[in-house]
Amino acid sequence: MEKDTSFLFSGITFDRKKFACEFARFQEKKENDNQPKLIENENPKIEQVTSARVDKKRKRKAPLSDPVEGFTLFKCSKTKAANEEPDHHEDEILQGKKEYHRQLERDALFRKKHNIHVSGSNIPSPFQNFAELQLRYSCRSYLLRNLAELGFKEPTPIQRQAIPVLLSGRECFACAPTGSGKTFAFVCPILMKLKNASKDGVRAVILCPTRELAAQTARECKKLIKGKKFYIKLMTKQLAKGADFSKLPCDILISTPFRLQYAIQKRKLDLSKVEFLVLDESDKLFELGLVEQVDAVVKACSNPSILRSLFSATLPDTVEELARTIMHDAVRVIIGRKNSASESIKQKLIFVGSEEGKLLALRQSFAESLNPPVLLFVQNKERAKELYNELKYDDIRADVIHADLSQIERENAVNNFRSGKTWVLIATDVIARGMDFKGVNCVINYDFPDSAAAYIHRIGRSGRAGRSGEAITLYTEADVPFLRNVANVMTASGCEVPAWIMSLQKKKWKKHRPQRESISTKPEDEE
Ligand SMILES: Nc1ncnc2c1ncn2[C@@H]1O[C@H](COP(=O)(O)OP(=O)(O)OP(=O)(O)O)[C@@H](O)[C@H]1O
Repeated sequence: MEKDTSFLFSGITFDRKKFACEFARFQEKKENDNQPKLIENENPKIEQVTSARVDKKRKRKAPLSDPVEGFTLFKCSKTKAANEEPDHHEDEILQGKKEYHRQLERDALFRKKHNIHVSGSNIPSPFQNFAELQLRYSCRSYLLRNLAELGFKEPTPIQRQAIPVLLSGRECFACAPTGSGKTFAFVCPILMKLKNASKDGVRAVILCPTRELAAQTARECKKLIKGKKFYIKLMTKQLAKGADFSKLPCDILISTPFRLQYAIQKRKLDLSKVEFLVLDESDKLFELGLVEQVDAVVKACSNPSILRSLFSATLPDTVEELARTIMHDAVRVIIGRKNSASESIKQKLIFVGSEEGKLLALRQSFAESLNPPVLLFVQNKERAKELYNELKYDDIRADVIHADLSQIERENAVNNFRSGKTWVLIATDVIARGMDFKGVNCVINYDFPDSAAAYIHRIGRSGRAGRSGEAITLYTEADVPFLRNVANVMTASGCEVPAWIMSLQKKKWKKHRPQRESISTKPEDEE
């Protein structure tokens, strides 16, 4: 993609003139502020203006008067009364300075405890529990009630940090392990900021790389708004082809880039009022083939005060660099080690010699212990069909999902697997990212994944939300040169790997997609 022709690469500037009145209002508020100190500013525009202003101030001379989110002493402190003693004022400054540093220390300790790594300026304090969301940010009771109903007792580390970042009007790029609650980390601030339903056009867009993930995200959003009116729409084929968006109330629109780009072009969907844009599985969205469509969406979301955020379990440096060019004063939040697998998954490598050996090993493993639900990943849709034909007559309730199936067939495959009707689901990478199947006990990489990122996402379908899981990766002679890349991910998440594998040369990994023999146990003349 050409740097200078793409909107994604263009710099974003803040329109100070446009928000001058909000800024003035904020200054007034600051002086008359009698609010409890923990309650945060609700308006992202105001927050942005103040942080821009504060940056300037800091350069001049007064570092300690910077408002630090989570610590609002200076933000709320009154201006000095004319008859006040100068000594008293100096005492106040000293006290404030001490408290400021104490708060920074508390934040640092808390982040260390939860493995939260941040970079950026004026980073908001992480929050400790959901009650604090109400205290600090006036979170509405419907949301807290729904969280309790969903069984969310404690925020996860990514939620503790990313939610305050977004609520304070800062852009964010976040990398946290699979199954660690990233969806709620971006949906919660959107719901809190939107406050109420509106018929004034689309206000938030969530982009997901696959239809299945978009549908799942829409379903999760709906669970979170139970008891509260909001218009949440999933961009379906019908909607993209036939809807009159000017008459369709929509607060949050969830879509794949392809369908959204189509609707923008053909249905003249207006995204100029969008206040929040989330790129979920952002590294996938930045891959060739999708990035052009994402670019069109980013361009259509032309509101200058839009907040963009990027979330994924894998965040390559190239994507980070690209993200920096489109984001404004973003905060970077990394949980644990960047690009690592969830530590609750027991990972194993099994050598099967050749392609023939895979089916034998699989059948043997199922005969010894089949602990459903099991997800089986293969390299492409042809192999998915072949493996399904092999396993469908075995007594293991297998099903298959790949891109050649109709939308309804894909939905049925997912639903049957979710409900337990299917025990073993054979899949291509189409469901490797983001899909949240509760309690997948084992992921089997029947075919070796084509990248370390694909490995992390595939095995991340198990071991979610703190549960334990298992991942088995079968490999043949053809995969040996690529073993080290997966082995590195395994050791980084605490799994043991034989020393000979760790001594292999690290391959500069493009996509490892070898030509594989077809999957069949039938003699050739029978086929
Ligand atoms: N605070 C919480 N407490 C308990 N469960 C939670 C919490 N937050 C999210 N969950 C649950 O954890 C599961 C995984 O969450 P989610 O799908 O958002 O993970 P993710 O980080 O987006 O994973 P992936 O990288 O695979 O997309 C979901 O079932 C979700 O309901």
